[in-house]
Amino acid sequence: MNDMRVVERTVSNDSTKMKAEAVNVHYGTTHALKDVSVDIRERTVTAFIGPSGCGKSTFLRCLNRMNDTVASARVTGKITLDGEDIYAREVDPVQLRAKVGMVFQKPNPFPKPIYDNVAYGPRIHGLARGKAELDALVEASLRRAALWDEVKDRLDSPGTGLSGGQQQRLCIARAIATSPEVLLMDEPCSALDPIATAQVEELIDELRSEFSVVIVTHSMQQAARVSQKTAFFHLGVLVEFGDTGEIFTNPRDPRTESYISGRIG
Ligand SMILES: Nc1ncnc2c1ncn2[C@@H]1O[C@H](COP(=O)(O)OP(=O)(O)OP(=O)(O)O)[C@@H](O)[C@H]1O
Repeated sequence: MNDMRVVERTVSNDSTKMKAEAVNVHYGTTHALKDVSVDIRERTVTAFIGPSGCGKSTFLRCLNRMNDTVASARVTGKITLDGEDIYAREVDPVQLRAKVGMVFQKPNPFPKPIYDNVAYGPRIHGLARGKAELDALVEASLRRAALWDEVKDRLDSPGTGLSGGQQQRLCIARAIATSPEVLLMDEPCSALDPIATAQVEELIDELRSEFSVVIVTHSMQQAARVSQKTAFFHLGVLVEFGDTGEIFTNPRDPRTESYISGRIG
């Protein structure tokens, strides 16, 4: 039984979910991201690490076209999701973001009841027929975000009244309620205390059985704990990409070695 699971996991991890080829981003005259090519695999946690300003968040935002909302940003190159070009003219960015969800650094629940925070996406995308189906979807999403037991008796209370860690798990529930295929997380624990961080990290590991997760983190310990693949960025360049264990124990590039040993950053 266990052997079969291992085989199944290996196969799924080998398939590419998103592929970026020669991606460049300019903000006005600033060349923030230079020729980045990388494969994001199915059911794998990929960590983006690197010193401040190296382009991690910029690249993360390319993966669900969040940079479309930045007037000065110009993105070139190609990014595909299951082989489909996400920048193709016919792709609706709102639909794309339902498939490639995002969780931000600072928990940002809507100033609405907990229930409505989670029901928001399914409502706008018409994912539930009727109240009973929506109730079930809200419950399932809160359960998957490991928050249901803490909020089930106060679904009508505002999401903004929860603790920071609970708010972040609510934002994760909101993101997974539209059944995304990829979940992007931009330093999701940086505003959380160690206990809440541990809960979110545990959750990330569970989400990996269903989604590809891409996480930007400043914490190398966190990257080592939660990810299977790591990409190291420096000055807008993807310096090294590989198995997390290899990157941390046997980096090929001296810049990666300097960063993980604390000499740059
Ligand atoms: N909206 C923007 N307008 C102009 N320049 C920007 C914008 N966003 C990012 N940049 C610039 O692009 C470069 C990459 O920034 P980005 O935020 O992607 O780096 P990062 O690695 O995520 O940094 P941090 O770890 O500090 O969040 C930086 O030089 C930054 O100043």
